[in-house]
Amino acid sequence: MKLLITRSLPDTVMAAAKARFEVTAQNCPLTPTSARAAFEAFDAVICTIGDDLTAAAFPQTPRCKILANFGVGTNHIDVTAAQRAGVAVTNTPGTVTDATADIALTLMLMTARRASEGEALVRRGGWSGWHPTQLLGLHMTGKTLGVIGMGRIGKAIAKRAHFGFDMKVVFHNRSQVAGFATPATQLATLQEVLSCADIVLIAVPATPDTRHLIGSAEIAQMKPSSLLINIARGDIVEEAALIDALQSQKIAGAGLDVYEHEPQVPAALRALTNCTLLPHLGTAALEVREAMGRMVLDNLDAFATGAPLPNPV
Ligand SMILES: NC(=O)C1=CN([C@@H]2O[C@H](COP(=O)(O)OP(=O)(O)OC[C@H]3O[C@@H](n4cnc5c(N)ncnc54)[C@H](O)[C@@H]3O)[C@@H](O)[C@H]2O)C=CC1
Ligand SMILES: O=C(O)C(=O)CO
Repeated sequence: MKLLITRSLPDTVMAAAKARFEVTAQNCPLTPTSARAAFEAFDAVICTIGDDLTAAAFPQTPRCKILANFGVGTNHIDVTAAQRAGVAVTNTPGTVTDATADIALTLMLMTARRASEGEALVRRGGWSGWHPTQLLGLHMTGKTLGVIGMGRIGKAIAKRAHFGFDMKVVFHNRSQVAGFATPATQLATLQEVLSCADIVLIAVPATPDTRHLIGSAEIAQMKPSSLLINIARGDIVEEAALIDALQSQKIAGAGLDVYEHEPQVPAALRALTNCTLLPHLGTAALEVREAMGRMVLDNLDAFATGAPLPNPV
C-alpha cells in the first residue's frame, strides 16, 4: 500500500510504518490542491492538524480509500465530503485523553496563580522579594469548575479537579451524561454553568454547532472573577470577544492551548498579561504521540486486511 504521511511522526512510528507500507513522508501541511493530488497518487494518507481537508480536497473517485488522522479532533477534515468520495476517516480517541487533561490542569493552575506573570517578572530581573500582596491569584482549591463538553477529556479533567483540588464540578453537555465516577452535576443550560463557575473549561469538539459557542453574550454571563480555559479548538471561542473581555477585565483571565487561526495568535492577545498562552501542547509527550501513532497504524493495518476499522469517525 502506498502511504503518504503529511508530517514527521516519532521515529518508532515512522519505522513501524515503513516496515508495513511503501511510505512517502513530507513535512508540510496539505492544501486542498495538494491533498487532491495526494488522494489520486496514494492508497492511504496519514493526516493531522493543519492539513486543510475541506470538500475541495476530495476528488470524485480517488485512489485513496483511507484517511487516518493523527489526533482525535477532525474539524480540519470535511468528513461528509470524504465519505461521499468513498474515503474512510479514522482518528485516535482515548490515547490523547490524560495528556490533554494534564495540560488543562496546567492552564488552570498557571492562570489562577498568575504563574506566567510571576515567571516573566523573575526572568526580567524585576523581582524585589516576597511581599504579602504581590501577584495574588485565585485559590483553586474548593472552587467550582464548569466543564463544557463532558466527554473523555472533560471527564479526565473533572476527575483531576475534584479529587486533586477538591473542586465542585458542574457541567453542560449536549446529551445526558451518566455513570462516571467523579461527583459532578449536569446543569440544563450552558448559561447556568457559565454563571456559577469560577473556572469555565471548554472540552467540546469543534463542529458547526460549537463554532463561537462562547462569544460576548456568553462571556457576559460569567463572573468577573472567573477564568476561561480552552483546550479544545480555537474557533469554539470568539477570539475577538475574548480579547475585548480580557482587555476590559470582564473576566479575570484566560488560559489557551488553541487559537481561532492557528498558528496565528493575535498581537492583542499576546500583549495581555491576564492570560496564559500555550502552543497547542495538549498531547506533546513522546509516549503519547507514539501511542497515537500506533493507533493510526492499527487502523491502516485493519484497512489493509479488510478487517473492521477500530476507530472510524
Ligand atoms: N489541545 C489539544 O492538544 C487537544 C484537543 N482536543 C480537542 O478536544 C476535543 C474533545 O475530545 P474528547 O473529549 O476526546 O471528545 P469526546 O467526543 O469524548 O467529548 C466531547 C463531548 O462534547 C459533547 N458535545 C458535543 N457537541 C456539543 C455541544 N454542541 N454542546 C454541548 N456538548 C457537546 C459530546 O456529547 C461529548 O460528551 C476534540 O474534539 C479535540 O478538538 C483533543 C485532544 C488534544
Ligand atoms: O488530538 C487532537 O485533536 C489534538 O488536538 C492533538 O493531539
